Amino acid sequence: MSSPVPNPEENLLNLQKWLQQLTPHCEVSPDKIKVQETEYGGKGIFATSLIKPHQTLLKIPHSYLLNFTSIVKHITSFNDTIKLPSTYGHVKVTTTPEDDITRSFYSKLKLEELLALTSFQIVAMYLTLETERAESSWWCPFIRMLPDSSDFRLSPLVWLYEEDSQSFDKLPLTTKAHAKRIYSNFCSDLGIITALLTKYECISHFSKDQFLWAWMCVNSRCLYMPLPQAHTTADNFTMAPFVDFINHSSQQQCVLKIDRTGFFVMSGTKGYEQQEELYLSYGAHSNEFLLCEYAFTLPENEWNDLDISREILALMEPFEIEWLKDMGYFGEYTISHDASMSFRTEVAFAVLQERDHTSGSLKDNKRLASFLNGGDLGSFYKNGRKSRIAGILEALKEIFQESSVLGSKGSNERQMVVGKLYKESLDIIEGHLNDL
Ligand SMILES: C[S@@+](CC[C@H](N)C(=O)[O-])C[C@H]1O[C@@H](n2cnc3c(N)ncnc32)[C@H](O)[C@@H]1O
Repeated sequence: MSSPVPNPEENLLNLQKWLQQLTPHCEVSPDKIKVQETEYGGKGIFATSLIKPHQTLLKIPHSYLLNFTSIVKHITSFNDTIKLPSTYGHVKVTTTPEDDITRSFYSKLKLEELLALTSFQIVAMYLTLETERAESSWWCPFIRMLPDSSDFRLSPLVWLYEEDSQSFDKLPLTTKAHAKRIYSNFCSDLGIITALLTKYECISHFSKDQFLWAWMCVNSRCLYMPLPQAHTTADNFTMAPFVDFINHSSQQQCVLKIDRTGFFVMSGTKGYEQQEELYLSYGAHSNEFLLCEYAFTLPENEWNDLDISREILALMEPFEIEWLKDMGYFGEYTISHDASMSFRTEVAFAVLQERDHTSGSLKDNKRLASFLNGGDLGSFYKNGRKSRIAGILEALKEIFQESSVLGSKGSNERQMVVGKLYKESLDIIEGHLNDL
């Protein structure tokens, strides 16, 4: 996988200069924030002085946001026959004079073809092609600050792509299932973009490795933003220069705001001390999720959970599964970090407990119906499920203990992260067993 050229300091200065090119320009407060290398690797944004709560720290106008709208505007600017509606008026386009095969591709694309793509497909395709154009691309200063492909080395999607089955096969089953889902989305996007480029004879300039890099950049740096071109809610996102330097924490966070003029970052309710790192919450995500989607894990994560759907469903009779499906409680049975379990999991155990009182049907079971409706049966079902949950957790503990040695001394980086996932699951299991 190739990726943008190094020289970090120069690239950062170029980005800052570029952000001032258009009017209205970006507003980055150097007296409040700066980009700096973090202790745990990669860049982050830090406070240069004391920051009070509710202060505007960054403003990025729409023309600097890379998303469905701005890309359609840029690509169609090479095709004189396309007239865009006024919904694109807030995005300014500056074109560079160089002629190349990519520009010729852009000039042939029909508006319907662009609008039929998903946000993910159009942004990953555009980023791939513009990276290839290097300095000919107006977006070059932004692209040069994107992460190197090696920053995604811990992503299980990359392990699949590289056919590193040695690492991939050792992952917990639920992590493998998550990574395979994302990989299948990636392959489907790759297929659609390859077909489009082949149709217009631009495929010689397209690298699959570069598309993977672009796809991972989009996946790990996109920010929610409603867009008029969206077919589904998944299309509502943008990439935002500078904002995308903010790392994740579920603790104290910045606040994002979007209006007609652009994308804003503000300090939250607490403000920041000088030299403190600013964070955003990417969501209430477990380490398994963060690894699959963002290629990193947190040292401590209160959102870690353990999915025991497979183990619970293996104990179910077909009529019980049918009932769970009918009631909307089929699957996603998790137990969490703080020794609690989700209500879905409680319902699944309650179904198993009712087995002795049913004759092949749960339709007329009043106690279960009352439990679903909020009836006070928590302690009744809690006592009744103890031996079943202990059986499941003891069996998992044995399997996980064997796999957690992967994270021991002398393991490579990928094995270390696999071992960490197993250790965290073991902690959850121990917490629950102690609580029984
Ligand atoms: C939106 S970017 C944040 C900026 C990024 N650190 C950089 O150098 O450009 C998201 C990526 O940053 C890294 N990251 C974010 N939060 C992190 C954290 N709390 N610990 C370690 N890495 C983190 C992950 O590689 C993730 O894919």
